[in-house]
Parts: sequence; structure tokens; C-alpha cells
Amino acid sequence: MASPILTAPIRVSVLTGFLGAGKTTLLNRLLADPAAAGTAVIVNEFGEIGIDHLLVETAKDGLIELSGGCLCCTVRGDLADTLADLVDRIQTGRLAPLRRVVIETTGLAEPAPILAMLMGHPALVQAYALDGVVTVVDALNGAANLKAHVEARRQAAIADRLVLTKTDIASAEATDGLRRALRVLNPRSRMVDAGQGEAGAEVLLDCGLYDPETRRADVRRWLQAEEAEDHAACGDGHHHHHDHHTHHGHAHRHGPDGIASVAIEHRAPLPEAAIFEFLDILAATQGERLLRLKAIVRTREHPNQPLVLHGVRGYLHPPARLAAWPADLEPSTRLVVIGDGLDTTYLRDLFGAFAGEARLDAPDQTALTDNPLAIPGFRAR
Ligand SMILES: Nc1nc2c(ncn2[C@@H]2O[C@H](COP(=O)(O)OP(=O)(O)OP(=O)(O)O)[C@@H](O)[C@H]2O)c(=O)[nH]1
Repeated sequence: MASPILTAPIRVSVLTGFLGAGKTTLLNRLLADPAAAGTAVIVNEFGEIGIDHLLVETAKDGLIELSGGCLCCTVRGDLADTLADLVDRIQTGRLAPLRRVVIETTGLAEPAPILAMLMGHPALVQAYALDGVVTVVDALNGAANLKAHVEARRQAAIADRLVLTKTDIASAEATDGLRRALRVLNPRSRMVDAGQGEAGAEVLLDCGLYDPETRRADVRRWLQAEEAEDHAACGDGHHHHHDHHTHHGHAHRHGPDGIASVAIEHRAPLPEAAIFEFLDILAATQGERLLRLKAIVRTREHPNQPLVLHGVRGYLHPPARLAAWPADLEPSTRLVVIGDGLDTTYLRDLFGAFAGEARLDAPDQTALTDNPLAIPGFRAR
């Protein structure tokens, strides 16, 4: 691939949802919206005859189809090649510049490996930026699918946007039950009802950190901080930790596979080295259990220029530093981790150790880093 000359990264939206949930229907509606101009779509239809790679060259509607397997595993190499090829074609003038790529996964795909590929691929990470994960859940079968399939639960847990479909044909009770089940798996993400016309391009696309219109970082929207705070304040019986004033967090752990979301807030600035050590050890010990991590960090070295971290599994997107704290956000570190089978107590204690909060029953930072038996962690910098 030629050296990147793209000015702004191409934003990638991953559209997922269980078999038959209504992904293609939603995508067709989105693409008809003028706000979706400049979008290429990569579709993977498992078991269906895909468009041959030669045909892709002549496809005029921006539709690229990968075939031969599920996108999250066997076609992952192809997906990386396809994304790299798109950049190549733009750079050589064979394709008009793109604003966005939507990857529609098969119903059984797990989105985390796709995100990990986007973040872990040295060339792609230069050209593409993950915008968000949109998960479609149908009100008719969604609740049963969530119960029966871990893939469906992970798709819901990792979402930045949850889209309900088929509410027109499901009972109000079924829809309400589904909403509750989704809230348990994913307490923060915005949930919209496609049947009520709430699932437009302006809601589903551009939910990432950077607002392409204002060219400013919208951290609150990206972290879904508003929802997190509302949730923490509502006293809904979940396990909140407000046990000391500098750092608090809350976790939701549910279901046999323990999909959990942990939110931590910490006011005092943190040494950068401590943050990266914390992430190294977290990746080394929790690895595959980490589905997604988002953080804005107030560092001791640059307390007025927040550091933005975005990770999936053991991969960390190259950290970005913002010029200033957004006006509507109090300068303090905020960390959101979504995992499956995650040891949430360990995670909080580990963070506490690196944040310099001595506790009698938890290891401190020196014990963790000067331990000759410590496993060297994955260092993503
Ligand atoms: N009544 C109703 N039907 C819907 C809605 N959304 C999708 N459908 C129908 O549900 C069926 C499946 O929709 P698709 O968009 O093909 O679903 P998909 O998630 O792309 O399916 P796969 O790619 O096979 O996993 C189609 O018959 C759609 O017309 C909705 O909101 N209401």
C-alpha cells in the first residue's frame, strides 16, 4: 500500500445483529439517507454466492461482498485486504474518497475480532478509525436469541447503538422485556426503535469520538458518559461503588457467561506509565475476556490534554491526545470496560493499585510490577 495521503481517517461502522434481525433492511434504509453519502458497504453473506473479486472492481454502488465464510473468522484476512485495497484505490484515483465504510457482519459473527483486526493492523489503523458498533435486535426473537446464544449477547454488550426492529409485530410485553434484557447487558448505549423512525443515519452513524461536522471530539457522546452518570445516580439496585471520593466505579455482572460492564472515574491525574502498566497487566491477565475498553485519561504529565484510549481484547488503538478537555466535561479519568467473564473486582483493584490507592487487601503497584513471577504484559504503544 502506498504511504497514506488521506487527510481524515475513513470511519468504520460495524453493523451486526443476530440472524434475520433486520440488518440488511436497516442498511438499505440508511444508505437511502443523504447523510450516508460517501459510504462503501462490505457485506458478508454466509452461505450465499458472493460477488467475485473481479466484479468488485466494476461494482458501481460501493457494495463489496465477501463470501466463503463468516466475517469474524475465515474471511478476516479478506476483510483486511479489502479495506487495504479500498485505500489503495482511493490513493491511486481509482475510487472517489470515502467518508465511511459500513461492514455488515453475518448474524453469527462476533464483532470483537473485527474491531481487534482494525486496531491491530498497522496499515489499516492509519487509514481507518472505528466509528462504532450498531447492533440490531429484533423484538420478536431477540430475547430468546440473547438467552440461547453467546454471540447475540456479545453483539449487544459491545454495541454503541442498539436498534430494535420488528416492534410493529411484537407484543408490547415482548418489546419491554427485550429492552430490559438489553439494558442488563449494555447499560449505557443509546437504544432506538427502528419502527418509530428513530434509527436514522444521524443517530447510527458518526457515533465515534470525532464529530466530522464540527471536527471536535465529543467525548461525552463517545463514552456515553451522560447515560453512565444517570445510571449511577438512579440507584437501581446494581452494585455501585462510591466508597471514596477520588475514584468510583460501578459494574454490572449478569448471566452465566458474566458479560459485565465496569465504569471507573478517577479525579486525580495519573502518571502515564502507571496507566500503560495497568493496561498491560489487564491485557495479559484478562486477554480474550476483554471485549472493549474506552477511556479518557487525565495524566500527570499533561493534565490539560486528555489522553484517549480505545481498545478491544489485547489491542489498543494508538492513543490520541486531545488539545483540551471538552468544555462540558470535568477533567477526570473515565474508563469503561466491557468484558465477558471479566474479573471486575480484580479490575477495580488493579486500577486502584496503579492509581496509588493503597488498600490492605489488594496488591500495590510495586508488588505487581516488581514481581519476578509477573507475566510480561502486552504493551501496545
Ligand atoms: N415487520 C417487520 N419486519 C422486519 C423489520 N425489519 C426487518 N424485517 C423483516 O425481517 C426479515 C429479515 O430482515 P433482514 O434485513 O434480511 O435481516 P438480516 O439481519 O439482514 O438477516 P441475515 O443477513 O440473514 O442475518 C425480512 O423479511 C425483513 O423484511 C421490522 O422492523 N418490522
